[in-house]
This record gives sequence, structure tokens and C-alpha cells, in this order.
Amino acid sequence: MEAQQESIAALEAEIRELQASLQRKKDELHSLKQSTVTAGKLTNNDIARYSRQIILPQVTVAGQLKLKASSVLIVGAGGLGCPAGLYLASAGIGELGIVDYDTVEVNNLHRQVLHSELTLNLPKAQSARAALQQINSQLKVRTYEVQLKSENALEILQPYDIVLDCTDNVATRYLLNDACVLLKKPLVSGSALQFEGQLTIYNYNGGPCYRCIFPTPPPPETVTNCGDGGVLGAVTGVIGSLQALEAVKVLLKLDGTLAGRLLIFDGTASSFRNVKLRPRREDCAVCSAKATITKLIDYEQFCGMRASDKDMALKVLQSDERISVEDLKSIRDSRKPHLVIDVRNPLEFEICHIEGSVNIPLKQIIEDKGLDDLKQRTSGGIPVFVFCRRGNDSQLAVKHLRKKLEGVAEAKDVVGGLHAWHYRIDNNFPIY
Ligand SMILES: Nc1ncnc2c1ncn2[C@@H]1O[C@H](COP(=O)(O)OP(=O)(O)OP(=O)(O)O)[C@@H](O)[C@H]1O
Ligand SMILES: [Zn+2]
Repeated sequence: MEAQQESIAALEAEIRELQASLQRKKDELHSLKQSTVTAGKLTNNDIARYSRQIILPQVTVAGQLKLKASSVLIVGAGGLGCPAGLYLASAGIGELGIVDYDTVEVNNLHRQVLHSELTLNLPKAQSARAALQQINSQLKVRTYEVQLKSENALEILQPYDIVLDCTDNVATRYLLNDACVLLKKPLVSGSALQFEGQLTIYNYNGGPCYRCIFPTPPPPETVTNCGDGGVLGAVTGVIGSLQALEAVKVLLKLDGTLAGRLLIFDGTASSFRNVKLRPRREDCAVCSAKATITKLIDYEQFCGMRASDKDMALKVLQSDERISVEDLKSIRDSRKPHLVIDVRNPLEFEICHIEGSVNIPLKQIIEDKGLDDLKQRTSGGIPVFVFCRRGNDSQLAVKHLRKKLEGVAEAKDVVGGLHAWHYRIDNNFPIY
């Protein structure tokens, strides 16, 4: 029995090796065909337009032809995808694919430089295509107004030479990694948050894949996105532009790419650092000979972010421990005594807050710091209503406050937070 299993495993390994070798031959054939099909076909316009890069010894006419025959898929037309798209379109890449399922919001405009006031509320993929074709009418752009998922990823990625991960969530990072490994495509992966950015190329030139570096996903509650943590537009501009640069280097087969290295940009100190990444993991779940992932999986579940799990984690309260914005509005209108606590950080509190509310950040509540006068302020059973931006942190805060104020006063979570207040009570109250 054991001997049989060993021969099955050996045969499977041999098949994988044969498949890899077949793919290498296919790639070789593809580039040979490309070089013959495109040889000597720069138009006068191309020469005039790209002359400043054609005269670079690393590019030359041959290189420009390679770029013209290349295709790049940009996943995410946000803070990173926009600058990356700009430079790829300008460089004379033949075809760009753009995947994004979102629409342009006003809070995108400080960094997502392909979108504008004219394209607010339009699908980002459409808005990006229009902007890119304005820059370069020769460029072919294919848009995919869908969420990239296991069901569609292989089909969408298949036609492209290289993929840019310009998204903002861990599940899509694993999905793109696995799809690129299965399809044998390089993945230029960028990220930016606050004043810092990072960049590398996975699955290229014998370098590691994303799973080699991060075999298991981080706990969902430790992940911060731009919406919560903030980001400076120029920082996404730096990283997105570098993603375009790395893609061009890969397409031109130049040395010195970031495969096997991670570039870290610190915008506060204006410094770049290079960190050597660990080599490919011999037992990597997707890129090694011992791979267990041979087709795409459920990435939201893998990353522990299934909507139901997330809801469970957040639903820490019973319904009588919460209040709707409408009911809170009636209490405020009737001028019954009450206390509104806002648990966002002080910088966010400064942006906007409900009149008369008191700012006690969630961290302080969890650590039970500076809450001493709260019992006094609520004595006689003055009810406490807790706000945050969208109604998640406030639930956690209420859980703690109810223990703290037990026997003194009742604390309730305001369902939906300040967003609900804006949409259902007062449109003039700002949201962000
Ligand atoms: N699986 C996916 N399929 C398609 N597009 C995706 C996927 N995951 C993320 N994106 C897109 O990637 C882009 C990332 O952009 P960015 O990081 O600037 O954040 P944002 O979602 O636009 O803004 P914010 O985080 O501030 O609300 C977004 O436009 C988002 O729609
Ligand atoms: Zn790997």
C-alpha cells in the first residue's frame, strides 16, 4: 500500500515536471514568434513618441517592439493601479487589462490619479480606460468590471504576460499569487499605507512566491486598510510607478528586478531599503514539488474573512444592547439626559463629531484608562450611547463599558455609527 502511494506521488511529481517543461517550451515558442512577428515594425509615430526611451541601451528598437507586443493585467484601479497604468500606457505597452469592481468615490481622488470629478460614480475600470486612452490612443485596453475570484481568475489572467497586484486585501493577494503560480506568470506586488510602501516581484526568476513568504494569512483584525489607517497620495504614486518600472524590466528581460527582494519605502524619512527575501520554500503549498494547492481555493475562508465569520466576530452584542440612529435622535430631541461617547481616535474626532459627544478612544476603553469619572457622569442611570465611524468598534467598546458601568448605567451601541447618522438622520453631517 505504502509502496503504491510512493509510486503515485513519484508519477505525479514527474507529470508536474513534464508540464513545467512543456510550459517552458511554449513560452520559448511564444517569445520566438513574438520576435519574428514584430521585428522591424515600429511606425514613424512610435519612433517619434518613444524616442527618449528607445535611445536607452536597455530598451532599443527591439525592446520597444517587445513592449508593443506585450500585455499587462492591472488588478485594482485604485491608489497603486492608477499610477502604474499611467506609466505603462505611456511606455507603449500593447495591451492593458484592468480589473476592478468598484466605482469612483470622492475620497479616491486624492490618490487615484486616473479618476476625476467627471468620472465620480462611474466604474473605476471604465474611468481608468478612458483616461489611459486619452494618453495613448494606440493602447488596447480591456476592462473587467468584476471582483476577481477563484471562479474567474484563471480565465482573466491567462492572456497576459505579467500581472500587477494593485489591490488592498489579503484574500486577493493569495488568490493572485496562486493563480500566477498555476499560470506561471510573474506577479508585481505593491502595497501602501500611511507614509510607507512596499514592493516586490513574486514567482519570477526562481524567486519565492507570496506563500513562500507568508504561508499563513495574518489574523483579520490585525489588517489595516487605507480607509481606516489613511494613506498619502504621493506614497501610492511612488509605489505604483515602481510597479510599472518593474513590469517594464520584466518585459524587457532586464536584470536587477526585485525578484527575491522586498523594497521598503519610508515617505517620512524619504528612504528606500532593500530586504532580501527568503528563498522559495521547499514545502510551499503552491509553488513547490510538494504543492497541495493545485487549483484555486476559497480565499475568503482561507483568510478567515467569510462574511458570516466576520459578522459573528462583530456581533458581540444582544439587540437590547444596541440602539438605532432614529431612536437616538428621538432621545436627543426630547432632551432626556444622556451621554454620547465617540470611540474613534482624536484625529478622526476632530474631523467631525456629534454635538456634545465625548471622545474616549477604543484603546483607552479596552485598557480601562481614564474612565474614572465615567461612573460619576452617569450616576443615577444616565444612559450612554456609543458611536464610531461605521458601528464596529463601538460594539467592542460597549462590551467593555457595560462591565465597567454595571449597576450604574447602561451603555448601548449606535447601530451603523456615524455613517448611519449621515444617511438616515442628517445628510449635512460629514462622512469619510
Ligand atoms: N478581488 C478584487 N477584484 C477586483 N478589484 C479589487 C479586488 N480587490 C480589490 N480591488 C480593487 O483594488 C482597488 C484598491 O484600491 P485602494 O487600495 O486605493 O483602495 P479603495 O478601495 O479604492 O479605497 P479605500 O480603501 O480608501 O476605501 C480598489 O479599487 C478595489 O475595488
Ligand atoms: Zn511558494
